[in-house]
Amino acid sequence: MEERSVAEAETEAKAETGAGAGPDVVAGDQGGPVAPGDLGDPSAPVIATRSLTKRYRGGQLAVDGLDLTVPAGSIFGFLGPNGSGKTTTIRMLMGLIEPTSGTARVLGQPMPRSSRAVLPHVGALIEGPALYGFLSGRDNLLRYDAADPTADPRTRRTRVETALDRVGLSAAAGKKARAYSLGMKQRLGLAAALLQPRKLLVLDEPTNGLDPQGMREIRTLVRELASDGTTVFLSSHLLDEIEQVCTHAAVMAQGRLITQGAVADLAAGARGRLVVRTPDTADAARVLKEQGVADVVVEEERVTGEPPEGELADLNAALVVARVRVRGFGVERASLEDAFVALTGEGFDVAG
Ligand SMILES: Nc1ncnc2c1ncn2[C@@H]1O[C@H](COP(=O)(O)OP(=O)(O)OP(=O)(O)O)[C@@H](O)[C@H]1O
Repeated sequence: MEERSVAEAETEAKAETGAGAGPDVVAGDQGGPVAPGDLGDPSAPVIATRSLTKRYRGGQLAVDGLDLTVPAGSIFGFLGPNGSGKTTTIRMLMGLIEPTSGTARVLGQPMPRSSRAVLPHVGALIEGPALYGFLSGRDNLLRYDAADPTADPRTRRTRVETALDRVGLSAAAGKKARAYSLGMKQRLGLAAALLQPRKLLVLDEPTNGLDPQGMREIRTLVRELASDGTTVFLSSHLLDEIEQVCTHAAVMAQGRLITQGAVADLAAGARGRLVVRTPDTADAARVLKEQGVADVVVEEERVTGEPPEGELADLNAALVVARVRVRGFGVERASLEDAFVALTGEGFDVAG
């Protein structure tokens, strides 16, 4: 992580978490004041966009007619290959850039118009945390908290220690941030986002660049953060990660929404794979093809294909009649990856 100037980091930090975003009460939709603790119905979607569209000046259509609904209390995975429009969407949701057309509501309020009322309730970690490498982890948080005019200085130390504890950095809090691993820097960024109670956490590729251990730690942390009811919206280009941690997901490709919903439903929408475990793979593949099974693939000691419409037992009987030694036979649950392939006709094969 490069070190940035104090002024630069402060500007970014404010943009990232809403710290220092000014008074909490602003004119709402109907022109009346909106109290910060009462941003809409608690069961209403935390994020809702309608036909949200961004065309950059160069003409690039980065987000195209997006209708996104993020339920309260969900861990929502915003999934898509690099360049599919995830960061652009997040920047519009956070009021950092204006949409070309369409609307975005966060915590029931229109963005970017209500940024000042909404952002204090949103903790965000976008494109890596802005940290001062020459300060310790603890001092980074103290400074960060001090930049928030709504934060009571008398309770600052307690807030910082609680945040450090929540992300598991208490023991390393005295070390300079420049000596932190990437995973520790991400956790410190999360701690900064957690100094105040938040209704929504927005994390842009929180595990990007981390090793498997670091990724596991962040995933565990995300689950913990969500367990008290905080909605977590996280972007990722890793299907696997979304399946492991998210309750809901939206899939983007080339600026467009392909699908969204509960992860279990998305995967259930795709048909599973027929799997035959056998040492006689060539014979098994031949029999499956004869029986009309499509997309037969031979792997080591197993043959897979599309599940047939008809009776599975008949297929098993045909294998037995052909003297194929069957060790295992069944339909494996579809994954989100299967769903993605079924929806787009392409593999989810992305760079990075
Ligand atoms: N400031 C900009 N000006 C012009 N085009 C841009 C700008 N920012 C992004 N784009 C383009 O918009 C498209 C969507 O980019 P975006 O960064 O939102 O995608 P992403 O899904 O977040 O990908 P990544 O994970 O690589 O950041 C890409 O084609 C990108 O090149």
